[in-house]
Amino acid sequence: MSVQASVRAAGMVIYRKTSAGSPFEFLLLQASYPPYHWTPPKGHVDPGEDEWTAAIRETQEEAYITKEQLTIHEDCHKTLYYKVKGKMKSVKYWLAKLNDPFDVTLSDEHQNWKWEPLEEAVKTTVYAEMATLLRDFSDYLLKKA
Ligand SMILES: Nc1ncnc2c1ncn2[C@H]1C[C@H](O)[C@@H](COP(=O)(O)OP(=O)(O)OP(=O)(O)O)O1
Ligand SMILES: [Mg+2]
Repeated sequence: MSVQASVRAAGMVIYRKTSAGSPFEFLLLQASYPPYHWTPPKGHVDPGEDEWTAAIRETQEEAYITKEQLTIHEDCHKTLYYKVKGKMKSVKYWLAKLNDPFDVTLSDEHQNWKWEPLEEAVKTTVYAEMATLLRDFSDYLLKKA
């Protein structure tokens, strides 16, 4: 879609490899304000900034995970579109692997975090478009494996 949304945001769908059960888990952060929703780390693109730079910056600001700790799958990305307070918002997410175990630290914007396998993450994130994104990213990883 080539729609220019009036609010642009970007982030990283971060996963880690797990030893048992599901092959990987996704990192979700819970907003510290209503509706206390869960999303991967992401946030608004600053004026003059591009989505890629914003996704990396927001991941560092919200989860204290730096670009150096990640292997970003540059070719695996998807943009969600949804309305917030009547304005169309776009959020471009890339898929990124957390290279080594790391304790997430949160900013004031979030009150909790968790790592969840696909089906749990789909339930936690609630929104249908996010479910499709997580399934697509998961398929990408399974094909790569
Ligand atoms: N994928 C989605 N589809 C529809 N609505 C969503 C989706 N994700 C979040 N929302 C809702 C939850 C909130 O009521 C509202 C704004 O949430 P969100 O886009 O996460 O922005 P935010 O202002 O909380 O954070 P940020 O600054 O990180 O963009 O939209
Ligand atoms: Mg944010």
